[in-house]
Amino acid sequence: MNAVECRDLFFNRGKRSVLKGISLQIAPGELVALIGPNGAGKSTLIKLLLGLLKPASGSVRIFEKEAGSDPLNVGYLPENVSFYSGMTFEEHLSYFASLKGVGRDRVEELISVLGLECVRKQTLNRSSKGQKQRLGLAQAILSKPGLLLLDEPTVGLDPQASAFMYQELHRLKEAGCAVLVCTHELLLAQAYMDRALMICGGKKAAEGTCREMIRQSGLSEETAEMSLLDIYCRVLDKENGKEVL
Ligand SMILES: Nc1ncnc2c1ncn2[C@@H]1O[C@H](COP(=O)(O)OP(=O)(O)OP(=O)(O)O)[C@@H](O)[C@H]1O
Repeated sequence: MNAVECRDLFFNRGKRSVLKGISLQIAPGELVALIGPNGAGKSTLIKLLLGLLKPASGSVRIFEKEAGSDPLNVGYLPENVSFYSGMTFEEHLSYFASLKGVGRDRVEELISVLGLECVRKQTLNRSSKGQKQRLGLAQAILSKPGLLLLDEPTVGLDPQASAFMYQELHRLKEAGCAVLVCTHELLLAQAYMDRALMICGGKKAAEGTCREMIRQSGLSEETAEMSLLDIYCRVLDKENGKEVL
């Protein structure tokens, strides 16, 4: 059973077509990067997977159920997470655990695994961006979801904190969690994710491993060792009608 099964998704904002026929499958334990230029429709796709937006046409199934019908099985870390700044890390995580019906053991496990022990009694208004992102990730995976959706989770993080975030995704992969990360950090996406879906103007521009994306996009065979960043730039040029070698 796939964690995500989207078929031919269309979504409009007023008269503007934002997603134009996106299909995507993600199996349990797969790490997929969602990439594309600003305004391509990445966050919109994530909101459709969460069931927060409904498609104009096409279908979105999460573990074979309608999107949004099983929220505890889908973790979400939004682009701009809001925290109760007067709470400590421990209070914050415990509060969300109680909302989700998650026990004390899991709170302690996440404090330990995500390296939050040293800040557990610290209030959030005295913490760094990296510490808060760890807390955001902890909140997103409190209920041990089968699918995790992250919207630009490493913006503003230093390289070590970013790498930590992606290493955590590998731990989740080993536990069978499917992960979709919307990101502009193509070096990290190439280093840590299994494959990428690139969307451009609401349409799929390329998908797969670097090699698969090169083949699908009709880029030259000589470019077989290109980085994800190179591929991204070439695919964008092609989409914009520029000549591509
Ligand atoms: N609440 C909204 N109301 C109207 N239009 C919106 C809204 N949110 C997004 N859009 C439009 O939908 C399109 C897709 O936006 P979306 O946020 O999905 O892009 P994105 O790929 O996530 O971009 P970015 O990389 O900048 O975060 C854009 O043209 C954007 O202007």
